[in-house]
Amino acid sequence: MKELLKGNPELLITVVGIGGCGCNTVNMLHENNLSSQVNLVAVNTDLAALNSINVENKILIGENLTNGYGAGSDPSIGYQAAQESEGMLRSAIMDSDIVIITAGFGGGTGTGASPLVAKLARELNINCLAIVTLPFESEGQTRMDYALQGIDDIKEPIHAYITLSNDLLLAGLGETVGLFSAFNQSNEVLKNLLIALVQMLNETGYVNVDKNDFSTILSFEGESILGVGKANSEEEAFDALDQALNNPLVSIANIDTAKGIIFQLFCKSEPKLSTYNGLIDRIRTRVTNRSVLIVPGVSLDPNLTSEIEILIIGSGISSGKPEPIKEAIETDPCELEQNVESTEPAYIDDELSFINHGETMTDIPAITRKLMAINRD
Ligand SMILES: Nc1nc2c(ncn2[C@@H]2O[C@H](COP(=O)(O)OP(=O)(O)OP(=O)(O)O)[C@@H](O)[C@H]2O)c(=O)[nH]1
Repeated sequence: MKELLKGNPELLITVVGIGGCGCNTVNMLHENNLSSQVNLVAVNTDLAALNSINVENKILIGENLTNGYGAGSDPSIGYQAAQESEGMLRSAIMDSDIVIITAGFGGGTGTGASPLVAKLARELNINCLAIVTLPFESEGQTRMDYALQGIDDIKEPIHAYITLSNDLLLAGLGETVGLFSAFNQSNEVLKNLLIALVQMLNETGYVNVDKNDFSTILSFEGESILGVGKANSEEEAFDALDQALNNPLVSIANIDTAKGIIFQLFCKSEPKLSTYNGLIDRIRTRVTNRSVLIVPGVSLDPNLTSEIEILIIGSGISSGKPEPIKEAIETDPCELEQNVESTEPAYIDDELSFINHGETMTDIPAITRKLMAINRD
């Protein structure tokens, strides 16, 4: 597979879209010709939805369980469907250097199956990032609860996760926007983020952000954010940075408390040193955590549609109160690795020790454990 893909031949990025929203997103990436640079995989329990998209690698999960009719908004069905098709999912990601999971959380398939795909990536020792959307408030509390539980479940195995809020998007677009156009906007943002990310990892820049930098930044525990900004002249580069830092789709997370930041500058022509330094200074001023590790990168691309594009990835963000300002310390990259290994569940509920067929409690996302408990009662 690696040698079939253009770009950096050493790096295979697999983007796995799971459920209806995830499959729409990878389909958009396919339509933007990203299939030549990354491995796109569409995963769903819904055969008709899979048939309607053009991505080459499609995996129907849980065929015996759902007969191809979807997970019925039940994340425990999504999880069991993924378990049934674990072998196919593992094969789809196993040669990858980086796996990016994308899904709309709140339904059955994306919410239930994503944590299992993340767990497979971790077992295979592959860097894994999840970019998921939270449902509209109007979709009801149950869907939001499922989505939040799904985020809790994916936190355990994943290296980093990014949540995009459909509601914040709506606030940005105004009350009168149509539902499909709001979804399309959200998909557009997702697509732009993924394209910028793939570009950064695939292209060798003058100041290069490579897979190891990416792993280091992803190893900081906590929420992550991803933002992109564009400008038509170098003078407006700071506006592009502000756009990237204030991405309206990023939910609760705020870059102020980030422990690690990747800052990638894409330029049509050589930027001034003062612009480059000024942008990094502005990021440092914005972040309250003085020990933040900033990994900068610059690449020239004469084919850019704008003069300047900026990609920001912030990780290790605490979603609660901002952390107190710390004094600057030298960061030892070896210490960062230690964070990656903590996969212990937050709790193990003795009450659910009836689970058998060789599964450990950590194999089962909390949402499933909860539903099993409810069904049992
Ligand atoms: N931004 C965006 N969000 C979407 C889109 N489609 C669905 N969503 C959101 O994602 C959530 C989950 O929807 P789906 O992805 O269709 O659900 P699923 O994971 O396939 O689950 P089941 O249909 O129950 O099998 C919804 O509650 C919506 O909030 C989309 O195209 N764009």
